[in-house]
Amino acid sequence: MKAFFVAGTGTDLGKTHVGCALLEAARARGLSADAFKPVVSGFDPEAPETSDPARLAAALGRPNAWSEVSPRRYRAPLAPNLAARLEGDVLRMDDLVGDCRAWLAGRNVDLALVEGAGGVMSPMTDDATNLDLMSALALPVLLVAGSYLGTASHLLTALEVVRARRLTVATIVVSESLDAPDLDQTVEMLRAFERQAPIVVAPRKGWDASELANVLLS
Ligand SMILES: Nc1ncnc2c1ncn2[C@@H]1O[C@H](COP(=O)(O)OP(=O)(O)OP(=O)(O)O)[C@@H](O)[C@H]1O
Ligand SMILES: C[C@H](N)[C@H](N)CCCCCC(=O)O
Ligand SMILES: [Mg+2]
Repeated sequence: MKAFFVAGTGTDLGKTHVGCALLEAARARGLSADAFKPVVSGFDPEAPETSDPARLAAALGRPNAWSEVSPRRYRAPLAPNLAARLEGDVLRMDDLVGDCRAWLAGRNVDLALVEGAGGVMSPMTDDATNLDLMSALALPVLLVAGSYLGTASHLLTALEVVRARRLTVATIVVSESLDAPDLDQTVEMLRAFERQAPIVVAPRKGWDASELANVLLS
């Protein structure tokens, strides 16, 4: 089994988009796959279909499996700890780590993805961030960045802190943002500063994850 933690340099940049495309590409080449998002905020129980867990479940070919993909679901579109508090819950990192470790131990698939919530240093609990969860799991990281003006600092900062925890960045995906500068020019700039991990580019139109699957799965 190949397992990756799908992290972002921020929120709303393409973690789920890229994760779903990778799951579909893996399945298209006959591989088995599964996905887990330990906590989701901004989840509308009356309209689950647009949520991260529903999108991941659909990419797995199991559209009704969203509650298994994300067992902890909160309504408010806020950091998970804040969204949970509004519903009377207190999230604890030990519990989130335990959920992920149990889920990983129970997987018998070729590809397993764990998606965080927000960006690398986004809080997941009142005293711990995505990075703390990533450190505990020690999975290779699939790091998703946008292509907006400012992404270079966000990406290079994320790379610094992830590597400072001795985590491996398996691949970086630059997922094209809306209203962003020229994509090729942005990626060329990023490649001048990041020489270790491969950088895969995900344009908004006509992208499938076959190149990403080749990099990660072959
Ligand atoms: N390369 C892309 N092409 C087309 N749409 C994209 C691309 N990247 C992101 N999007 C769109 O941008 C929106 C945000 O992406 P996504 O939901 O994957 O973000 P996220 O990083 O998973 O956010 P969160 O932190 O909430 O989990 C979605 O509507 C997604 O479809
Ligand atoms: C609701 C949103 N789409 C994400 N799921 C949560 C983003 C939390 C961001 C916290 C922060 O970094 O300020
Ligand atoms: Mg997401």
